[in-house]
Amino acid sequence: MARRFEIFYDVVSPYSFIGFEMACRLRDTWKINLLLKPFFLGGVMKSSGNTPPAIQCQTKGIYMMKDLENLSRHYNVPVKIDHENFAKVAFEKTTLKPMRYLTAIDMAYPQFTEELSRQFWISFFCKIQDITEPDVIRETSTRAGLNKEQVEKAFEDATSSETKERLTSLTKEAVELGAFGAPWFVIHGKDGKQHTVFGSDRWGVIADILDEEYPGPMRKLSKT
Ligand SMILES: N[C@@H](CCC(=O)N[C@@H](CS)C(=O)NCC(=O)O)C(=O)O
Repeated sequence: MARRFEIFYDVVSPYSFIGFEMACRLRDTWKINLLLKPFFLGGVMKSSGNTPPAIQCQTKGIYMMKDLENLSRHYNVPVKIDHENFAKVAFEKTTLKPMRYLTAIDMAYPQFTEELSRQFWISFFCKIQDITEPDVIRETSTRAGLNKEQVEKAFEDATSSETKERLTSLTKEAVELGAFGAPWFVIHGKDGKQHTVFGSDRWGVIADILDEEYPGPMRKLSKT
């Protein structure tokens, strides 16, 4: 049976985009049962008492821009940060709306969770769009293959208590597992134990946990 391999992520997080794409690329190679767990990073930061590094330390923020440029090239995952749009979405508006919408889709049409997540990141980090805006969410959903009826249902579902509770519950689940940031991986290792890993840059360590070989960044881009 394929080993459970969970990724907790928020579409606000560029490092999660890289971690998500890598996990998708490695899914067949490592024969893992990849479980996508969209959570709310703002809630994780608050509960764990963490502060976004770029806010905590300006020098770190400047470094992260260069780091993401290098990682984007290394993994061939298209990440471009526009400071103004990023600050507006991440810190002023937050990704609560898009994450509730993604959760609603995950509950009603889970077959679209993967592609919708990817398309949210593309809207945010390639097209430099405000992913909290309904029209952007509609356009992003269309690119992910959702039809009008599914989209309108998800907008409605996104405000329901079931959807809100589900997002809160996945966020809590991650916090209880020790999460303080994203991406957050929960891996069922070769030793039969559960391991947690933070970050999109720990593939050698994850390979050891699974007792597999890390094949490198496998730069082929997933469907975009
Ligand atoms: N080295 C990690 C960094 C990941 C990272 O900085 N993630 C951000 C969200 S985009 C975060 O959760 N930061 C919290 C922290 O660094 O404490 C990687 O390459 O993935």
